[in-house]
Amino acid sequence: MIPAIAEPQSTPLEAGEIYGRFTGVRKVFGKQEGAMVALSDVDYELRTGELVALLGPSGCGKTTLLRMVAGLTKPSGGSIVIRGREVTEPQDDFGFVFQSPNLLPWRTVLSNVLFPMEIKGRLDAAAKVRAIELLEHVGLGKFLKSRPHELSGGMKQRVALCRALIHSPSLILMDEPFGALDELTRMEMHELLLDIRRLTGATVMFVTHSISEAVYLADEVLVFSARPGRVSDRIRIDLPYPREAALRYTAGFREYERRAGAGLGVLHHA
Ligand SMILES: Nc1ncnc2c1ncn2[C@@H]1O[C@H](COP(=O)(O)OP(=O)(O)OP(=O)(O)O)[C@@H](O)[C@H]1O
Repeated sequence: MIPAIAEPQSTPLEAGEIYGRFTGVRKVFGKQEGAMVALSDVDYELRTGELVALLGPSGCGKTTLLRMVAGLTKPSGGSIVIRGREVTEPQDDFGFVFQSPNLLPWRTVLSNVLFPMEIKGRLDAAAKVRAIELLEHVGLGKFLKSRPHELSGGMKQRVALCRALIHSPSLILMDEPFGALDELTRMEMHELLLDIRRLTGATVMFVTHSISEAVYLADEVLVFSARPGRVSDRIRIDLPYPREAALRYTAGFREYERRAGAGLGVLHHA
């Protein structure tokens, strides 16, 4: 049986095609003398099915960029085109995962995952089947009726991931989703995310402060400079998938980490 997790997206996309195009994207908060440039001159082509990591110091505009992709806030200049259409209003075809799982404490695990379908008026038998299969896939099949307070941090974040995937979005936006987890749980979540990406073919934009997390997960790492955020380096990670934990200790991996670290300015030049 094909697991529901791999349910096709509403309009199939060809891997490698342009999924999103960012042209001169700029974001300014405030007006006149109080204006603050959060993000400037972002030009990028996001390819279908790729995982791009946005790596940069605090306050460089990474979250703001995700919010603009989702249509939750508008660029002050430039444009973001997703699947051929300029983003001018809130989008539907994405799942968002935040650092905090933000589960509703009075609801069970299953009904937390189904919550977006309830909001969309699409809570039917197929949605329930999909939610259960997603939860089984992430190892929570025995916790469908549990409440969030009965789960560990990693388990809660698995629920949040299932909730983001419940409507089969073609794009997953992740804002430091594993930032609050311990190292071992975080590594498990990396495997889970890569597995889900492989099964769904979803495109992923992943915000992180962690150099090694960015290199391990991504097809491409965009390194941002401090505010105003600009893309200071773009690093193609030519390491094959599936990636395995041992990869983290190879010379090739370390060299990518070194380059990303240099882009962030954390290495002192001799
Ligand atoms: N709604 C807003 N109004 C005013 N300023 C904002 C708003 N949202 C974000 N900012 C400012 O824009 C800048 C970029 O914020 P953003 O949250 O995008 O950065 P970030 O790179 O995601 O940071 P972090 O890694 O700490 O989460 C910050 O200086 C922030 O204070």
